[in-house]
Amino acid sequence: MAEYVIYETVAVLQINNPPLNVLSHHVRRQLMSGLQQALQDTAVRSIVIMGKGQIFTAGADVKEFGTEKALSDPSLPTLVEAVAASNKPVVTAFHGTTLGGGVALALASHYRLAASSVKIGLPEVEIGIVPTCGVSQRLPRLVGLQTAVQMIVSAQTMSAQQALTTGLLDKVVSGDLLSEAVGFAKSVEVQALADRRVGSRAVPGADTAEDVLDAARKRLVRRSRGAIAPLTCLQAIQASLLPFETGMKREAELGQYLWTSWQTGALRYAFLAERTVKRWYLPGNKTVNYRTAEPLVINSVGVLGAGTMGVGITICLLQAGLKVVLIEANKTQLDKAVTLIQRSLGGRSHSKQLSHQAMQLRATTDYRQLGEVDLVIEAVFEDLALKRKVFQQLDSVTKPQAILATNTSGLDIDKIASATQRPDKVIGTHFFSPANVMRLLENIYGRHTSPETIATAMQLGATIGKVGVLVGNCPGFVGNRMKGLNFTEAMFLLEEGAEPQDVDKVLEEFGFAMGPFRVSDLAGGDVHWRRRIQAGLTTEQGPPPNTPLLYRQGNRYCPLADMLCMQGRFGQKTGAGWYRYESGSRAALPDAVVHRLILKHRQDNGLQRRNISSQEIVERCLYPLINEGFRILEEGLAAGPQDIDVIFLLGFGWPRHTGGPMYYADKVVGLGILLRCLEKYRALHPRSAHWVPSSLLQTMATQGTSLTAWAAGSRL
Ligand SMILES: CC/C=C\CC(=O)SCCNC(=O)CCNC(=O)[C@H](O)C(C)(C)COP(=O)(O)OP(=O)(O)OC[C@H]1O[C@@H](n2cnc3c(N)ncnc32)[C@H](O)[C@@H]1OP(=O)(O)O
Repeated sequence: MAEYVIYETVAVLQINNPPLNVLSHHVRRQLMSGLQQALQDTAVRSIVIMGKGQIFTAGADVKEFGTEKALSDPSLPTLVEAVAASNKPVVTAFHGTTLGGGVALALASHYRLAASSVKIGLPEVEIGIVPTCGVSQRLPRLVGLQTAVQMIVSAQTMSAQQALTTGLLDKVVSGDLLSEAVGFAKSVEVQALADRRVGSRAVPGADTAEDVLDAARKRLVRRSRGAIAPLTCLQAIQASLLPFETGMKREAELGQYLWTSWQTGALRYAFLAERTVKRWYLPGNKTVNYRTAEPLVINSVGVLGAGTMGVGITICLLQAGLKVVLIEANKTQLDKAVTLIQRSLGGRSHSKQLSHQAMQLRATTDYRQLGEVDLVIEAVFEDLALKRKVFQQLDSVTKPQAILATNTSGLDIDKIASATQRPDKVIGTHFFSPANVMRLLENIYGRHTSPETIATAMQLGATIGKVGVLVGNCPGFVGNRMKGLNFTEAMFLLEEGAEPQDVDKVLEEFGFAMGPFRVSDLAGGDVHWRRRIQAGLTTEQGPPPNTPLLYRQGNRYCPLADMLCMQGRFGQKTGAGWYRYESGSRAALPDAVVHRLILKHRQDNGLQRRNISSQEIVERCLYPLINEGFRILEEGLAAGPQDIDVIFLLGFGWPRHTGGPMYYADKVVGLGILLRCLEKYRALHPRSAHWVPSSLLQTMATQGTSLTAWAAGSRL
């Protein structure tokens, strides 16, 4: 609700809708009625709008979007325009965080005040909408085009000081916000309002407007990769150069265009899915969940292994204020790691705080130093025998109640746990590289993992600023199990006529930051080659004896990646992989050597080259992965499609504007079309088991059930 209090001649309207003061329908109604009351009351000469609690407001109520409430009177635009039309001065005073609709209210007000710690932002583009309610028209008039573009299109927040410098704020206050705002309101009661109405001003620097907009457009065309919101927002900003009323009409049209686009739905889904997965439960036993399981308190963490992953994990633990004991048998490697960690922690602006964080690190070669830690994250080489040996040692040196986590990207958690006397305290915590940057933490429970251990790993993820997704134990878990099929099909496309750059280009146009071959070169082809060798699919010298070149373990197999690795072409780190790299450069250049290798492979094996359409590339690379997602749901390895989608959005660069693989299948492709497509490719490629449609998909497609509706019904 919104509260109405009078301080002499000042009416204060305070939003009170905990926890985030979102501008839900009941809040808007009360704000509107407070505004009208203040306008009618002759004793009131000025009005202050502020928020109670932790923040001013997180903006419009995203959960109301798509429901009748979003449009019910007063809608947010109606409320904002009522503020703008006020004939008594309105002062908006914000604290904490002020987002979206909150900024709209402020821009429509005559004055803006903020506490010095405030963060101001326009996250609309991230949920695929235009900042309407006059934001795209008033903001450029107040702060200029350059800053408006920066705020609206980047969705980055601004500090109070920056907002003051750009002219967004009139004053930053350090004392009590309420009394400062009331005092300020009184001081402006006699001032004329005409100049204070942002809508009546001209955009400053209009002579350089086209240059600013052109540069922004060029940047966005390069970066948007199929997402329509950023460029549409830019068009709305451009309309601020028109007379205000015309610009407002254009803003509304563009707002409507995005509002009704499927991408908005996908982005809103992604926003909510990231929050939904925090409410975890075991798919096979919903009584074990985030409400029933208590996490252990974790103050200190051991990290075992100071390679790339160990270093990244250590950095994010230290950044979260935890004590870390980093163990590495190789002293040179350990020293190198410490330098990297200290540099990373000290390299930021809040150096005092961060040097304190760096001091929480103890780096040693001695395992016994792990005796007092609450939890250990093992990050040694991806080898089952090695990990089992390490877990045996950890079991003997750590205190009995310590949790033992493994940062494996796909090995069997139960096999690792069985090397210890405490399988209930063993869990997989799969970080993604670079571990201090990527927001995903895939947590894998084994057969014996206790609810308390799961709750602790999920809590640890939140503590270090990651989104934890809980999944069951299977080879590759959820992410790598699904992702592997994408690469498999990408290679088959090479056998049938495509070049690596063709496949990458199509998937980059679809929205991925990098296509599968560029990703492989970045990650290092040898990583997966070792895995294929371990799985008995190939050897360092070529196919295992008596094995056909194009079939392994009953399935179609493409040996091209193995051939590259046998030539020492592991990707960027060796200067050559699917592409070639000139020294010191990361630019992937098509390579005639690879072209000839593919050509010869086709000729040697009687493979006919044909033209492959972009649509086929998308279907062949993405649909098997999605089909595997349905299998994962069927097998109860993920609680719902949101969990799978979040894994792909945060761990694999899946384009956010499509919502993630499962949302994309359900809402964009359509389950019926997906099923028919899988059946078509299954008939064409009978030796690839991944084209066999999952029975869950078959049932849903035949019954016309929506996956998202099905998931919403089953979610805790
Ligand atoms: C017509 C167009 C007009 C106006 C434009 C807008 O205002 S659009 C909305 C713009 N605002 C946003 O996009 C809000 C984004 N929210 C955030 O960035 C974070 O939630 C925030 C405010 C920084 C707080 O982060 P924190 O980590 O503290 O909390 P968390 O994100 O987990 O959220 C807690 C619960 O609040 C729900 N929530 C957050 N924002 C909104 C919102 N705007 N509307 C509705 N609900 C919101 C969030 O989903 C969490 O609830 P849960 O039940 O756990 O899902």
